[in-house]
Amino acid sequence: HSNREMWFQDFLSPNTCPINAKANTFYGIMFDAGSTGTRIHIYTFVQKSPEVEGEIFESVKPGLSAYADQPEKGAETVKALLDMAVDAVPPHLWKKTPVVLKATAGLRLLSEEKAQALLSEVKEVFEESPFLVPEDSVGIMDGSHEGILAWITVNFLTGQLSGQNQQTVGILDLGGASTQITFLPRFEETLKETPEDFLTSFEMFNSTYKLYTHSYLGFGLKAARLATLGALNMEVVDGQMFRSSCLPKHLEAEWHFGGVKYQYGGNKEGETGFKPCYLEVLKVVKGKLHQPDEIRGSSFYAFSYYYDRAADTNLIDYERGGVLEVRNFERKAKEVCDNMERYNSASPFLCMDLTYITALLKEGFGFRDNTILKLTKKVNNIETSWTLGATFYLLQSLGMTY
Ligand SMILES: Nc1ncnc2c1ncn2[C@@H]1O[C@H](COP(=O)(O)OP(=O)(O)O)[C@@H](O)[C@H]1O
Ligand SMILES: [Ca+2]
Repeated sequence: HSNREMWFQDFLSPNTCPINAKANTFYGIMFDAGSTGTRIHIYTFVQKSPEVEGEIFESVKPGLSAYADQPEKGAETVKALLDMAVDAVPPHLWKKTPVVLKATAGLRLLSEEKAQALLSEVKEVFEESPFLVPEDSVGIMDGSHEGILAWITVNFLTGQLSGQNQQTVGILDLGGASTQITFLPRFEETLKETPEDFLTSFEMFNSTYKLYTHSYLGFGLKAARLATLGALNMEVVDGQMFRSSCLPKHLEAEWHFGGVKYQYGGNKEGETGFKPCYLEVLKVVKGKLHQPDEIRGSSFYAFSYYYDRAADTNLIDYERGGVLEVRNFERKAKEVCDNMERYNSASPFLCMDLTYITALLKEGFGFRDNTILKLTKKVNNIETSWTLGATFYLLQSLGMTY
């Protein structure tokens, strides 16, 4: 678009405004470049306060990191999603609508050079689009921000960040390559016992929150599979086989993650089932995570793979989510691992995944068997993702909200 065309669009805006778009409507576009997929969130806001009116969400698989050696092809997947935004946002608002992409653990695990090549191709796609491209619009997000922004999203959507009597909730996010825990400590003890780099002050909506947050790189569900198989951070030799008691006995297959091919299989001769599997998985988590006392008795919102695996095994409804106790994951892990032949229609990793989730919650974070987990994908029809918090942060930095 030439400047001239843009000028005309501005001039004509009252006429080109779609009937259902109110005069005080504005938009924000946030890309989540996750390790397993790339997602676009197109948010509509109605007031500067701000109030979220709606969201358009779409995603593609695999994630950008799978294009480590073809950065242009990776950027094309972003372009395809951005074209949706061109259709969704009224033309007269294009150049007032910021677009940002933040990558998470998948790109953190790539070499600096490969990650930068992908990001600069994406930046080009943004610059060729009609949208507002702020400084630092494309980059790798800090792990601590991932948790904080998801915490902002959930507590904003559940109404905890406005008014008095704020009773915020903690959040657990289990991605493909990393996992996050974030909560607002209530006890002085917690602040004293916590390493300084687990505490971050964050300003949002005219309040400052001192949050406990940490992102554990390599502890996402898929990275944990590799760790359990003993294949994480290994130079994989062609034909090398990784075996585990968490997999069906006679399984032999291959798997691509982060651009590497892995061959894996069951313990053909040895043991299989929950007990040996739990011992294997325990090696991955035991003693590796900080355990704040305070969380044992509180309830948490959990999403991403916590949600997916609970829904896969009918612990919760796929659409509506549900409320679980930590012990429900353990019970289901036992049921699946001790009857692996019966579950062979679903993912061969189901036993390993459920066992890892159980071990991560109990031995990793130190939750109790009866700690309550609320599993939700959406609140008020908006995705419970860090992307909404990130969009608020963006709008705030651009002076578009109060
Ligand atoms: N907006 C979303 N809606 C639903 N599920 C999501 C969304 N974003 C991420 N997920 C879930 O997150 C998990 C994958 O995490 P991902 O974001 O790809 O990895 P990482 O956070 O480690 O980079 C999957 O369970 C996927 O379904
Ligand atoms: Ca994620």
